Amino acid sequence: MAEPLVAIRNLKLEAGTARGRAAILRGIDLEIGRGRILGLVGESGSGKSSLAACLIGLTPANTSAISGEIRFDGQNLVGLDPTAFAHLRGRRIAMIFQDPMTALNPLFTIGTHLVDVLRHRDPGLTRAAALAEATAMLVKVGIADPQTRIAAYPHQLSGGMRQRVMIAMALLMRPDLLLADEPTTALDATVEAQIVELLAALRREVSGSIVFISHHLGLVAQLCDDVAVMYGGTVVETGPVDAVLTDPRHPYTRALIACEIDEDDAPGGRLKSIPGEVPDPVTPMTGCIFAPRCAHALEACRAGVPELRAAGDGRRAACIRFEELP
Ligand SMILES: Nc1ncnc2c1ncn2[C@@H]1O[C@H](COP(=O)(O)OP(=O)(O)OP(=O)(O)O)[C@@H](O)[C@H]1O
Repeated sequence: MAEPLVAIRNLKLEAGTARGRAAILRGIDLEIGRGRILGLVGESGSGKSSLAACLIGLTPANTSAISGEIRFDGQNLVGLDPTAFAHLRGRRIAMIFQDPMTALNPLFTIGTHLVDVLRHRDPGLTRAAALAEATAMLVKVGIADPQTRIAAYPHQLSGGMRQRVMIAMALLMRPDLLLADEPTTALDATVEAQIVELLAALRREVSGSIVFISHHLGLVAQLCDDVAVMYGGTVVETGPVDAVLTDPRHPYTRALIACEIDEDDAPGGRLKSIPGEVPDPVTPMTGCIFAPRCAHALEACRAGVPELRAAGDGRRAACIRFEELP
């Protein structure tokens, strides 16, 4: 297999909190293939955004202890000095956030945002050439009347349109790695579907890899090639999206899929949730982190932390019992 764009090995991230040291990422092992879209799924608090923060070098100030390895095209990002990371950011690694307003400056027009990105990428570009490229990109992301929109300020656009602008900015950067952290969560269902369709249609515009973070397994199935299921700061199952979502091996993946099927059956109804609590990052992990909520857990599951093991069809699952499960 070709060398992955990103290879993450035993990545750990800790934070100092009032209740003691919190283990936010507890030893992540994961690969992001070149030109592939990886979906990151898991309940709230499983560590998806923290993993993205490590990939783009924007971990919060209290999360000092980071260890392990993130090989990005051969270069280890763990311990990389902030100037070198800033150079990668916006050139080779870009991010689309959940709320575009946090990333757009209310004082600048859409045109200024897009031209800034282009000049960052290509300092020799004239303003006229940059504006022409920016306008063409607005058309590609489905913004009607781009000449007017380019002169507009962020608050003059709808939420869906602002997210399209964010996607345009990310595409203009031509990053090798694009991180999209729940880019559709703040939008209503119709606009969400349109944005996911847009991302799927724009695949060929992105030669690099994409990490798509979502709570919604249906969207991941629609858009992604691969998926990594996160739980309590670990990856419990990963592999090609079809294999993992149609025949999951890890009991947590199965529980997550069962919840989503229930949600689809009862729109607007009460959501089924997995019984038990999400693990507390301050509590040390002994054994499998899902064992306290797992219907299949045995004493052996609590004795040691299970590693990700090959589970057929390109999947890997961190469960000592997956072969025995029905
Ligand atoms: N800077 C921090 N200090 C202390 N705890 C943190 C910090 N950042 C994250 N956490 C904790 O780490 C865990 C993982 O958080 P993270 O935001 O990465 O999860 P997530 O899967 O992205 O959740 P969501 O889907 O809600 O965005 C949570 O328990 C969170 O409270």
